Amino acid sequence: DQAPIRRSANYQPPIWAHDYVQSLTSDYQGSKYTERSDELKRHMKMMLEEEAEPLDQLELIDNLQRLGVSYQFEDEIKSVMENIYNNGSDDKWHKEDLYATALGFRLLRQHGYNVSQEIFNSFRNSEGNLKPNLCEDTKGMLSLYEASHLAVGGESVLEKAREFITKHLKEKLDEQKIDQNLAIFVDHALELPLHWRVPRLEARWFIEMYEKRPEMNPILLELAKLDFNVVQAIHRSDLKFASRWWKGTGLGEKLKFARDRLMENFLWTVGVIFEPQYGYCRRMLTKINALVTTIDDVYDVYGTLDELQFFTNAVDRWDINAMEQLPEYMQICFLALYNSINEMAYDSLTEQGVQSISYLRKGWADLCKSYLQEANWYFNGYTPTLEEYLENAWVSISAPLILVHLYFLASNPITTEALECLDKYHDIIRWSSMILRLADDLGTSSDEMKRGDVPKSIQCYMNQTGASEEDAREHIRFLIRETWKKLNEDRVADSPFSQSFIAMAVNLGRMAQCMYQHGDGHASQGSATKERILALLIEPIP
Ligand SMILES: CC1(C)[C@@H]2CC[C@@]1(C)[C@@H](OP(=O)([O-])OP(=O)([O-])[O-])C2
Ligand SMILES: [Mg+2]
Ligand SMILES: [Mg+2]
Ligand SMILES: [Mg+2]
Repeated sequence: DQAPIRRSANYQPPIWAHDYVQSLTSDYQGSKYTERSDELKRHMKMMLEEEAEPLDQLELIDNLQRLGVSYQFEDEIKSVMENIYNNGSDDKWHKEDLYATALGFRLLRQHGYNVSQEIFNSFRNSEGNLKPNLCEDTKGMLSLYEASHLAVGGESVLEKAREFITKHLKEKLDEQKIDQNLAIFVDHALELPLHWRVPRLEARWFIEMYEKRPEMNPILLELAKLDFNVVQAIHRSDLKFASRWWKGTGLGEKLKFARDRLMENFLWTVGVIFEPQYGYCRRMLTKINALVTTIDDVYDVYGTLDELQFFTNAVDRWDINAMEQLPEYMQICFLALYNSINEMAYDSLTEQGVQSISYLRKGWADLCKSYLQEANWYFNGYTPTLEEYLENAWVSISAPLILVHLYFLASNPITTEALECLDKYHDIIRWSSMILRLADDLGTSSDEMKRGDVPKSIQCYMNQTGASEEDAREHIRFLIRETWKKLNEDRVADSPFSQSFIAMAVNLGRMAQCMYQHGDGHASQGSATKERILALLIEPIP
């Protein structure tokens, strides 16, 4: 029988060579850095405690967060926010100043306090719109724009404000009616609102902005730079470990049709969890990303439908004997997966006394079944409705699998209640996955349609409604905004998951919107991702 016709995505070889990665320096390690950092932290803790004026406290907390060092002051920040929430009603910070009110609203919501959108009523006229005099208050408008992205479903005051301010600030920016320093922040916010940004990337950008501010605090600036560089050195050692593992598997050489993107697979993990103590988590998550990327290409690019059926069956059975019926390229893939996941399950069992393999293998089986569903649609030339597609695609984007792994990699203690919520894919997982899927389709579907792949959300919507591609894309961006409202609600609702796990789920969605902001940031090795890798992983802040 003739050789099957196989697609090709024509992925280019990696621009970050293994030897280059291994040559990266690991300075910024050692006691002299940690001693200086501890001294600066002590000073900042005193400042936080001495600060009495609520607005100054809020601005200091916002700066600590944007500079990427708030993780060092969690307890202090928590108690300040608690005081502000409890005394909020009689403090003037939210009476007459839109900037202060919106800052307080954003930080309180971010920290899980359900402050009402009603506190903006004093800034609205009888028709419910923003008072005209506020249109000159660019700083206040920007603050309300950022705050509006903490909205949950049905908060029309915030939704109307977001729409109005987006249009208004775009006009003022185009007419160059905004003072230069503020214009940079307006442009930054309109590109991606702060709530949607990856904390580590925001820190790299904001440190440079903060340095130029006349009122900047030199102690805080030095701490932010030093901490960024010390943590970056830790990320580099995680990267080197992951690169040695990837080279050891030989998957990049043996499966030429698939993406060989170890550096990008590592970059995802820094967006998801940058804190220094989560090195093991980043190393394991990079393995998972690399395996998912490879297996995704087995289904999307190379495998025939029969082969994919056999591979799905083998993963579902999680049985080494199932390999016999696989072609050699799939045997390599299956055994790399089987060995890596079983090793992680071994770590959980010996380190935490937890039996994770049944959850992990179910996650992989669910993922491969969702891949097979898409392959069936593709090979049968079927275009699903948008709903039908998304019901399967929030799983096939691999985020639920990633989050199941993250739960075991980064949660202590593991609770049976949480495990049940993992099994049923709690809404937090669903909304984070949906954002990743929608952002991915916006960034990758053009290339995917060119080489041949299942119709994605954009194509399904166009087929279902007759909409143009641009209107379909706008609809997908609308769905991302709506999904964030659900995520905002569920991230603060009661859940069996820890705050750090929820933060990782939210950061996974943020990392997707960043990765696909300018097209396919994962595979195409374009300038956006290259600059981010240099800024986050290679070049220390001077
Ligand atoms: C890590 C990932 C988000 C996951 C595996 C590689 C990705 C970058 C993406 O790749 P893609 O081919 O775009 O996924 P899909 O469209 O085939 O689901 C899906
Ligand atoms: Mg794919
Ligand atoms: Mg796929
Ligand atoms: Mg895609």
